[in-house]
Amino acid sequence: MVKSANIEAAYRLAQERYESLGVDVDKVIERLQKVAISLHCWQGDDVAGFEDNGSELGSGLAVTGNYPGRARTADELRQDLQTAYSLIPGNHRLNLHACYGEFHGQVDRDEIGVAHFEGWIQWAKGQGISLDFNPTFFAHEKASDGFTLSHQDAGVRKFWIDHGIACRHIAAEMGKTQGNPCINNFWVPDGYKDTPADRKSPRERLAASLDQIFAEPVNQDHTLDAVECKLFGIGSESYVVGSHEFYLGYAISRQKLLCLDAGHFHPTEVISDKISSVLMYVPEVLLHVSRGVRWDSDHVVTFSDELQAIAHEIVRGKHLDRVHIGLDFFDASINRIAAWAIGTRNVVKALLMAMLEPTDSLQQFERDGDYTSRLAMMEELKSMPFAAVWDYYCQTTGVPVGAEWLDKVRQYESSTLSSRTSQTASA
Ligand SMILES: C[C@H](O)[C@H](O)[C@@H](O)C(=O)CO
Ligand SMILES: [Mn+2]
Repeated sequence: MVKSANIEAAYRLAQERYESLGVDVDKVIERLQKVAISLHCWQGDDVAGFEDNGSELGSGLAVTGNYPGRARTADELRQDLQTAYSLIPGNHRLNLHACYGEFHGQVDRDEIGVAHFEGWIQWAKGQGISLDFNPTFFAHEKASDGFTLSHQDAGVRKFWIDHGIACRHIAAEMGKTQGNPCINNFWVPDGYKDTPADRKSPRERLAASLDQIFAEPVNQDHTLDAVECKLFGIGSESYVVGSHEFYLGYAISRQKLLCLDAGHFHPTEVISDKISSVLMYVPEVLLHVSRGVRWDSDHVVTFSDELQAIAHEIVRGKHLDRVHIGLDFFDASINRIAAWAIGTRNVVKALLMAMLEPTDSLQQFERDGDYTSRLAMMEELKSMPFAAVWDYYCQTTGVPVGAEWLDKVRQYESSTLSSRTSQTASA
């Protein structure tokens, strides 16, 4: 265990270094504390959800690994989430998928309502956590041929439109209860494995279906609609109906939020460079911070160059009030609570690093055409003692410092997760 006085002493030295560059570290910490990251519920149970419809995950989503201790009920998932939140500095949000309702029997996707999420709403209220939401357009027999909102069959489209409408009502109620907008994100898996003969018609149908879902005006203080693009998925390698260009155009023309998932583009394409461009034309952006590795778009977020670039871009552009930061990864090969802790702590850490930057000075170098100083300072900043500020931030917010969080995960593993031996709990 690191001595608390040493953390404090290291912080004071770091503070002096940053203040010599004109950075007010106490103010940075105050600012960082206000940033809420939306943790995704689906890391806790391998995107299984709590329906009893017998459908496989599918739709291009795949979770690999069989680490013991997956949450099998809403209560278990909530308990795991509370453990994860206790390891992460700051107050964060929860991003729920529609298939995580508490249904108590068969309820089809077009029949879901607020009542099925009452348990989550009450729990969130008790924890002081705000909720975000997502319709679930996968893991269902009516999605098994790869198409939902852009399906050729009007009956199938209608079913999914009704699901989208139901989800908007649920999201609006969540936002009303919590007193801030619940971001409702639409990701639709539709696409073809092989080269389509008609790329146009499914896109026309998807736009028309979304228009029907969004036809009813909703109070934007309660919920905001977001749309998420994707380049390809397993089984939709050649064509995804909701491509980047499709949703960029859709979001601009309908003034919706655009969701940029870090794993949904070509491997050398980065979302950090897209934020300032799209914010010129869409009201707000939702990020799914993730990490693509070869075919997979959903590895646990590490402290990568791109994560740092995303954080710098948000902070340098003063975009924090227009960028909602969500996470999207799922790994069943490691402890699932550790996955949340690693990914979320990294995002907060990257934001701290970005906020500790003397951005005004860098931008002045740039305006002066002094690119030498700009590059020199950017490189020097990488070895400034931001880790001392991070440790102090963890200590003063009452969460474990350094790798101590891992001991807490191990304790929880032996006290709680190890008894989850069967696939289904008797809840
Ligand atoms: C489970 C989520 O809806 C999903 O990850 C989506 O956001 C996505 O990124 C699909 O590839
Ligand atoms: Mn995503």
